Amino acid sequence: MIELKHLNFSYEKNKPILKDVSLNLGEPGEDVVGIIGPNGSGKSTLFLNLVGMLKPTSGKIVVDGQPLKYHKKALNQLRQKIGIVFQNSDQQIFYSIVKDDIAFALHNLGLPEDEIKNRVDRVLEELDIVSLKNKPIQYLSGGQKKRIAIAGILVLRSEWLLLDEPTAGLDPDGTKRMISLIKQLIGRGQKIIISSHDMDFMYEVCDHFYILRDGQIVKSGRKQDVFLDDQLLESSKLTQPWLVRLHDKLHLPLYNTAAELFADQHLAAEIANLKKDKE
Ligand SMILES: Nc1ncnc2c1ncn2[C@@H]1O[C@H](COP(=O)(O)OP(=O)(O)OP(=O)(O)O)[C@@H](O)[C@H]1O
Repeated sequence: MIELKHLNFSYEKNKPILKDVSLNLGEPGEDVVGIIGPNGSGKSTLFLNLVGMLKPTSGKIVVDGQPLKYHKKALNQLRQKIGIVFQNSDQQIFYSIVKDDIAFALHNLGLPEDEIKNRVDRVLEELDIVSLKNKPIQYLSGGQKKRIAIAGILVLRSEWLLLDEPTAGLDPDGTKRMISLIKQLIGRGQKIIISSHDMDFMYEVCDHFYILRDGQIVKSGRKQDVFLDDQLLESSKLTQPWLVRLHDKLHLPLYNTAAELFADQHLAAEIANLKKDKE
């Protein structure tokens, strides 16, 4: 469990960026937590506080009952518990060849060579990027680089995975692949925290949400708690996901995923009847 208690953070004096943020991550049934908020609301700053790269100006972070400590050894231990994938993949790519880059953090931990090789091979398979193993990273696409950055964190097998804007710069197919990757990770028990303002993506993959506006949590809850309040979303410069709009404006059931909507036989039959009546 990760607890944030009255956390405040400023980069510069008298310019608070995070304001009295309190939240609990890792409650039962909340395996994928979404932090949603517009540009500049403080999502990345929150993530950097969570992994100890920034230190709260006041308040504290408690991980599994222990307040976060900031000396080197404690931070190294934290990195094995909470892994972060940055918005910009280039920020965490250190080697020129894919397999070397993915192994980077494992070498730092001093793991035996055969263990490193096994973990790298396994993650390459899991992410469906075996064909990229010996490729130079500079020739990869943005979406492929993102997968390499994720692979370099997944090999650490950390309990928590923080994904900062994982769909930024991805085309629709890349976003679809990211959704299935996240679902695959959830399926094997990975706890994930995602930050984004891509509402359709977040609606599809997360099961608990926090809305961050101007550095403050203005709402939290499950899908139906946060997305039905159109006014709150608008004032937070966010839009309703399209599945919620269908529910809100056309009074269709609130589907969790597009797949659920298209599999609804009852709805399909009703639409077919409407069509028949019209003809
Ligand atoms: N190193 C820094 N020094 C000073 N101010 C910063 C620094 N990094 C971010 N900020 C400011 O902190 C605020 C929050 O930025 P942050 O990147 O956390 O927001 P965000 O919600 O992740 O935005 P985005 O969706 O655009 O990635 C912004 O006003 C930003 O200008």
